[in-house]
Amino acid sequence: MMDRAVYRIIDANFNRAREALRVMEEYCRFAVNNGSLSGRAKQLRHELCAAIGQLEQGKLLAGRDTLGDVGVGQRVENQLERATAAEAFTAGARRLTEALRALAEMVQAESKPVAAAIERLRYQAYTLEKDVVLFAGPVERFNRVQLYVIVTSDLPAEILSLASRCAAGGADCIQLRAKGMPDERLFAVAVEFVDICRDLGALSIVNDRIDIAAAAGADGVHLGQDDLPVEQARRLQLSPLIVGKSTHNDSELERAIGAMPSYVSLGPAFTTVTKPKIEVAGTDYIRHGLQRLAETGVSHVAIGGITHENVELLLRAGVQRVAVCAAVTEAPSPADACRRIKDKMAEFLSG
Ligand SMILES: Cc1ncc(COP(=O)(O)OP(=O)(O)O)c(N)n1
Ligand SMILES: Cc1nc(C(=O)O)sc1CCOP(=O)(O)O
Ligand SMILES: [Mg+2]
Repeated sequence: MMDRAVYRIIDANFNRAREALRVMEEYCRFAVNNGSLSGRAKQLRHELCAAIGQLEQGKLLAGRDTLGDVGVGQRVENQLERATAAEAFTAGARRLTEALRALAEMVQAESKPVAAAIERLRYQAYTLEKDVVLFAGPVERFNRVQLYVIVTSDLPAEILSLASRCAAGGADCIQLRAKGMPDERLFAVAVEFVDICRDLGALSIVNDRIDIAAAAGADGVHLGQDDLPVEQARRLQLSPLIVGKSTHNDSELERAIGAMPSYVSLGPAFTTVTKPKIEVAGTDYIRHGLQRLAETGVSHVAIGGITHENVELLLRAGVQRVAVCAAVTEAPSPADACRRIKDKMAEFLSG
């Protein structure tokens, strides 16, 4: 009799875990658009089926008694009321780990190797949930950006004044790029910069320095080819951060995609006065980059020599976000310069 009850519990939790994994896989595939994360959910589902397949299938089915299940029809408040796909994913992940725990305990008496395999799957499920949440949340926030302004200066007052004026002009995201400031001063400026951006509704990104970004409470960090790798930066974050990565050619792009940043910058699109020595990658690289990124869920921003006069060329190539430095920060009115670019983008995207 006990044996039957155990198999009944195993059957119910196997179905629960499989169904939860399907929800997680669909979220990764259709909401996050990331093949590698959806592939991991699929792999977990296959491994779970293989582990349970080692038990006697006849006993599992014989144990099933849905009509006699006293739990059928019992609903707790909010069950099945998910406002977003992300909430459905999180609820699925919770159901999955609970079901795997119940499975591992019940299978123990029948087969120790199967119980051990299920325990391994439970730990993989925790890691998958973490990787999905840390990737998808920041990407979703960054995807709302259209105009990303890079404030390049080592003068604290100038940085803060430019950040306010650009945010007032409609910049959705602002980067603090101070290449020659001592750490103590950089941290103090970063704290004020983050406050200004938050008050005016813009995302705050710190260039190069994950430590300063995390300590100042910024929304993200931008990393170049010579900066800390994306994987290492993620390990140092204190809360989910937007992590950007520069790319200038196909091989940098492939490596960047492997590390799953929140966005990659594609550039330089045109000749840039801010980095006069860098080789122009051109609009063909940007077009190719956009195609390649489409199946990864990684967001993008085009960069390099962008002005209100050439932005339409990029929009025609499919660009949805642009990063601009000199055309805004060197303009007589940075706020007006932001508005001009935003208006061009709005005009194109609505037409
Ligand atoms: C949005 C964005 N894209 C590219 C860069 C350049 O980063 P990197 O190559 O590390 O060069 P520096 O800006 O650090 O000199 C960026 N900062 N922002
Ligand atoms: C800082 C930077 N990085 C680039 C890259 O392609 O990695 S282009 C660039 C300069 C962007 O400034 P502007 O809008 O003045 O051209
Ligand atoms: Mg850098």
